[in-house]
Amino acid sequence: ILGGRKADPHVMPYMASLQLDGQHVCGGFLIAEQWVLSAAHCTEETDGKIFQVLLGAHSLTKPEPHKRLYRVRAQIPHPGSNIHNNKDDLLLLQLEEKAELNEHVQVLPFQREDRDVAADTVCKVAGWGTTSHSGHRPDELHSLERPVISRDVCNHRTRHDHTITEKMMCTDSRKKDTCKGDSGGPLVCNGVAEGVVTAGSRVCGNYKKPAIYTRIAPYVAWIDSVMASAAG
Ligand SMILES: CC(C)CC(=O)Nc1cccc(-c2cccc(CN)c2)c1
Repeated sequence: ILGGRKADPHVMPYMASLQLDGQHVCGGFLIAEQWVLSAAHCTEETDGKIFQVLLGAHSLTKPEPHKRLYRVRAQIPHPGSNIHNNKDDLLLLQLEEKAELNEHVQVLPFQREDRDVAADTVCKVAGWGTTSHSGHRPDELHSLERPVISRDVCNHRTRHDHTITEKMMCTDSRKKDTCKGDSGGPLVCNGVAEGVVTAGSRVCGNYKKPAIYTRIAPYVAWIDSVMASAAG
């Protein structure tokens, strides 16, 4: 997160850190007791290794009550996701067991109605992604509030030039933006997850490249069917 602030501890108890060999790779969030939603492109540099999911954390390294690392039983990328574009950039992770819910570990509801969030709506995004252009990786969760920008503005030829589909949304990226390692985290508007951070043009803090999110509502059927099929 560029230009954000250290989050107040445990005000986002749904946040997950997707880790490989104890290293934070991407964000994610708890959508059910045994399921985390993240971004498919987070598996790009993992050559088939399975993530572990850290829940209940504020600091990535310090011991904290309710902080717990979960093994993953299944990692299911959306069938339409690919490395060439940002389409269908979603990843479902089934935990080995149901997460123990408490004040520091909670499920975040996601939007089920497929209707665009109005432009200028201020939403919140959080993550352990880089906090500087030099690539500083924070130990503590950072958060940021950003206004939604319309798809028409985001699709302008000087911005993302008509690559933003109706299954994506954008927020302003001038100075304050998502960055490497924030992918997979939720964009929360009025207490509901509306989007999932995607890397897009993989630049950060440049107003000409607004932050892009995969909208969740268009994928409700897929999310529900995967969770139902693997249930039990
Ligand atoms: C395996 C993955 C971690 C590879 C990857 O995602 N790299 C990477 C590099 C630079 C910027 C970003 C990035 C992420 C989220 C939002 C944005 C744009 N605001 C950029 C992402």
